[in-house]
Amino acid sequence: MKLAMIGFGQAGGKIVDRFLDYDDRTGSGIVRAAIAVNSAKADLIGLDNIPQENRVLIGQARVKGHGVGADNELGAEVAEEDIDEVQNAIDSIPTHEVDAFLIVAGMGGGTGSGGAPVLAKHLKRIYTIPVYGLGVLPGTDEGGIYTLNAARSFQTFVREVDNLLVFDNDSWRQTGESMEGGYDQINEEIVRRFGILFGAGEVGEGQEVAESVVDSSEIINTLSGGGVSTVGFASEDVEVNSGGGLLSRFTGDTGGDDSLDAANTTNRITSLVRKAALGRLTLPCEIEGTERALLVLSGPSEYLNRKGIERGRKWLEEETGSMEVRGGDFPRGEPEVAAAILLSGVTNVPRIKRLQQVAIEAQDNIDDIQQDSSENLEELVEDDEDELEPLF
Ligand SMILES: Nc1nc2c(ncn2[C@@H]2O[C@H](COP(=O)(O)OP(=O)(O)OP(=O)(O)O)[C@@H](O)[C@H]2O)c(=O)[nH]1
Repeated sequence: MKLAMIGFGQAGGKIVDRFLDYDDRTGSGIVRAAIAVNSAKADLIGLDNIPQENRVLIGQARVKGHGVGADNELGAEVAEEDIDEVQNAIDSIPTHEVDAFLIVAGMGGGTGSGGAPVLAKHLKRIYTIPVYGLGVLPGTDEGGIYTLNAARSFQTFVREVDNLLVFDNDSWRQTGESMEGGYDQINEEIVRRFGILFGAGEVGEGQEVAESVVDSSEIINTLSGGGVSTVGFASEDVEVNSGGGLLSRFTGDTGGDDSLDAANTTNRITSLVRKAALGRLTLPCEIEGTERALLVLSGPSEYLNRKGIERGRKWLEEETGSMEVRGGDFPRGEPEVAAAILLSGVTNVPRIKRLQQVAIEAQDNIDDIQQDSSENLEELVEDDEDELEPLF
């Protein structure tokens, strides 16, 4: 699947930058275009791979290149004011070669959290291809303002995009390690998981064609219907057998005891699928009740078989209760077999429930403050009237 990626804010820019690096390393070819948008000049300068001409500084008239300082309302305002600057950069993308937009942003800060939903709304008005979001939730130890920003922005972002893929920093923090120290690893985890999912079906020159291909339309269909998505992943190191290839998969010629090898391959796949779905998800949740799912099995072709994927798919249907579970393989020359599972339209997500609660409480507080201040105002007016009375 070919994506036009737009990294909004610092986290968004760094993750898109890392996707370009992943593309380079693996030859995946998923990033057709990469743009970074920020209100802080220093964050744009710090990027390594996104071309200079695709780095867009917004809000210069308001914040002079210094960022919006976690004020996501200001982030939304500067995005709206300078949306033409962002559009100019997007105009240079051959959008007819792109299957979807992916807007990546940290939900806890100001620029990305405020601006990403504004951009999503703008793109959906102009283009017919899907607009997806990849939203990063802040760690709960980052402080109230980050949680509040995320609570507010999350609701708007889900509404504006065709599907919101979520990564929760909080559940990926290494114990005893600061977030800053852990971002490198976290970002690698993000690009690996989403890279395999979006990379399935992108066959480069000289690469093998999958036995049961996952093409862009299957990814789009899994994401259609909106809502929130999470991704599970599990992998196992294997040896790459240079003698095995596409042919060996059809003939069953894997150089050893054929029936045993086929059974091993199937068992390895089914256990990887279970580990991926029941292990750490990008956004932890109950998988039961998931609306749609997509299973991608990647690895050297001699380690992939249709039977294993079929079994994995059936198991996922039972566990999620969904009748819409798609699956396929993604042959790659890497010395590992990996299962990546996209769970789309998840409903039972404790973290989101907590965020919604925060948003409701914040709204109640705002209402109380407004109520108080209007009562104060009335009292003031009354006081003023009392004071003014003797004059007339
Ligand atoms: N996964 C990941 N999360 C990050 C990274 N950098 C920052 N974050 C998260 O993103 C949130 C802050 O968003 P940023 O992107 O830094 O902020 P911004 O959008 O640039 O907004 P301002 O700095 O307020 O103008 C924090 O809550 C962090 O949890 C990163 O490299 N990777």
